[in-house]
Amino acid sequence: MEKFFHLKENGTSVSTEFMAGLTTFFAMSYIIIVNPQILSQTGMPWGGVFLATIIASIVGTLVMGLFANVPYALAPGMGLNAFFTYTVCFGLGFTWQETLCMVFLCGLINILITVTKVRQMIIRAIPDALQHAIGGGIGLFVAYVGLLNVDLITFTTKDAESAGKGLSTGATPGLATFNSPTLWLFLIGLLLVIVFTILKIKGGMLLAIAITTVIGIPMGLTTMNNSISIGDAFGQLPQTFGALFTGEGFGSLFSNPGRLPLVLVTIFAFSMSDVFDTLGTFIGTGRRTGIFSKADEESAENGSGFKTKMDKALFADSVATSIGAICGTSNTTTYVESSAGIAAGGRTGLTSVFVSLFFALSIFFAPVVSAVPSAATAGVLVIVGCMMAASLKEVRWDDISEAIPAFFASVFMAFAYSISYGIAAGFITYCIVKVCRKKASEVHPIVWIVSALFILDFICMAILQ
Ligand SMILES: Nc1nc2[nH]cnc2c(=O)[nH]1
Repeated sequence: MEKFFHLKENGTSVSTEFMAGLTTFFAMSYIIIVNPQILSQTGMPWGGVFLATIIASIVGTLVMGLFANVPYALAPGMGLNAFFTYTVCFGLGFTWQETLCMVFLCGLINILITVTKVRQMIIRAIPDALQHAIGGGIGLFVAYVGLLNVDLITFTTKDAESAGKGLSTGATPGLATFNSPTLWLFLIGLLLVIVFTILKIKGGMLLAIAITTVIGIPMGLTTMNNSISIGDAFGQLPQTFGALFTGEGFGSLFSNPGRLPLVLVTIFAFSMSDVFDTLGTFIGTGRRTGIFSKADEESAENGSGFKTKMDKALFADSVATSIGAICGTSNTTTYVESSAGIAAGGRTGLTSVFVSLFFALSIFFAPVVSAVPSAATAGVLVIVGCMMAASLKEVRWDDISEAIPAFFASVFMAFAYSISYGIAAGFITYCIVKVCRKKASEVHPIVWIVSALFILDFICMAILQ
């Protein structure tokens, strides 16, 4: 064990790595409840997604620990599972099987760009401020999903008459009135998550979900009506496992040539979000703790192949997405919550191996986990989103030429309820700002190309609809 993980060299021990693994697992274990809740809204079987989430997390985290020897854990990401459900399936009208195909292709693209120079080119092309804004914007998006899941933000439809008087059509957003049990339960859960997070209680997120779920029993919100057994979950796995290779998956996705541009743009949006989320997580959490050295970061930008821990970690992350898609889940990514285990002393891949072990044990809790109401998990979304928003601090908001593209790539991402359109708006406004400042030559050709592709996409959609 010592030889494989270099524990002494990294100033750690088996017991420290065990505690770090437990800490990270408890910090992120809510995903085995929340991910099936979000993805099953598309019609995916709850039990199938539950097991796919666990399998993808086990495999991805094991690859990270054993191949890269760094203490990071992976699971399906909260930003991209929301993008999968609300934008791609509900908004763009793709089926979940087709969307899984796009996630799988995104994983393959990420592997390709990780082993070739393209990844380095993309990293160099996108200015730092935009990279941080995209990472932070995904956090705002996740928090917003949490608020909408319990209808804390309501949309009151205007009547046609007031619309005719110059007011915009559509609906007015506003705060809900606190007269529903779902909102009360959400507020209790939110309060618990805030208190436990601030007091740094180990496993606080999971504990808050558990307590809120129990409180939901007398309120009639936690019922076993929809809960499923371990046997049922395994019975549903064949419906999601490999679904992307069926006629409803690849067969259907490429059957309509007219939809090809939309498919390509969507895969592109998945890839962009995934790539920058991961880089932001590694750079944001690894630099301060010394897990990745300066040489690692430079190698990620300039080198090729798998010379450093960062290269290997990026490879592990990209492999996990395709494996997860085959199992039946949205993009598997490196979790910001790994920073909880790193703070508890985790320094090597042994921490990740322990996290995988705990994920494997969680399979036996399927019946309880499936009874958890969404009001008990929405508070976690809000606070995880808040944690992910930390990278916004890297943006120089007092420099308006940096603030405008960063605003569109982050805050607008949540307003538009779309990660990809946030990225698009960030890129396009960045080009505009640079042209106005007569610094167009500073814009990398990749940024011009991506911006042009997004504009083309908007024009296509406007003509099609
Ligand atoms: N980096 C990262 N961490 C997460 N934690 C929960 N969801 C996510 C995500 O999408 N990305």
